[in-house]
Amino acid sequence: MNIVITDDYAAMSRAAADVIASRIKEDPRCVLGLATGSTPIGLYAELVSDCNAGEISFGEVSTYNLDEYRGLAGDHEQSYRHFMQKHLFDLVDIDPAATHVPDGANDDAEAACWDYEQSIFEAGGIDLQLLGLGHNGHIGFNEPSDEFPVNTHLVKLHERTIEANSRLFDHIDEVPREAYTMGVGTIMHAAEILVVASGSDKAQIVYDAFFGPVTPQVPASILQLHPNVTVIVDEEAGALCV
Ligand SMILES: N[C@@H]1[C@@H](O)[C@H](O)[C@@H](COP(=O)(O)O)O[C@@H]1O
Repeated sequence: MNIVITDDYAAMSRAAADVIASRIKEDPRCVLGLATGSTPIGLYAELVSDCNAGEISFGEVSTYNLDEYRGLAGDHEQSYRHFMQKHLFDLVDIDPAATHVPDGANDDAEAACWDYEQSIFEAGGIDLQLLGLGHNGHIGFNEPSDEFPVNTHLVKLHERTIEANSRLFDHIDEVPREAYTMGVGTIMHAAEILVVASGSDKAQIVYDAFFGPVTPQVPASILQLHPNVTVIVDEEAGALCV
């Protein structure tokens, strides 16, 4: 595992964008696993500017997002599909048909999750998976539990996650209680993983995830067992790692 501590959020975003941009340059047809949340917004902006500058093209890239709220259609402002359109897909030269987010509007959880897992498999798997970290160590929406869920599945969100994500909704009651998420197994099958974290409120979980015991109570801790992980954090999030 390679841990990079950068000066600030801007430097973290640039360093993470460099990892993704290099992958696209090496393999223009790569399959990227993408994440939502506040942390990757800066790195998506960097990728948009690289694309506009003609340095990279998403023309042959395909993408799979980690997760989506169950019950929100893609045109809902708080859906992760909408987030991705706004921060990346609508701003680069990607083929809309090559962008994938679990279908939150499909109420049939089994079908929605199976279709998603199957589609990743048919694409040949994920080459580079981007991850943020929840305060409780969740990756995607894999919440702390007694076991590591393997495949894409339906989850009930923990109260702390609902609270953290309520900042993006008008009222906490509007935050969906359930989501579809790639499983920990889906994530671990990616050839390469890139984790980003920023801010002092992430310092403890960065430490627990990468220096603590591997346990499903801290889902991100399993990344210690992956052969190709890069963690890029700013100074505040990396404060306990030095
Ligand atoms: N499902 C997403 C995660 O994929 C994300 O990593 C996490 C952290 O978000 P943030 O970057 O805003 O702290 O939030 C959400 O719960």
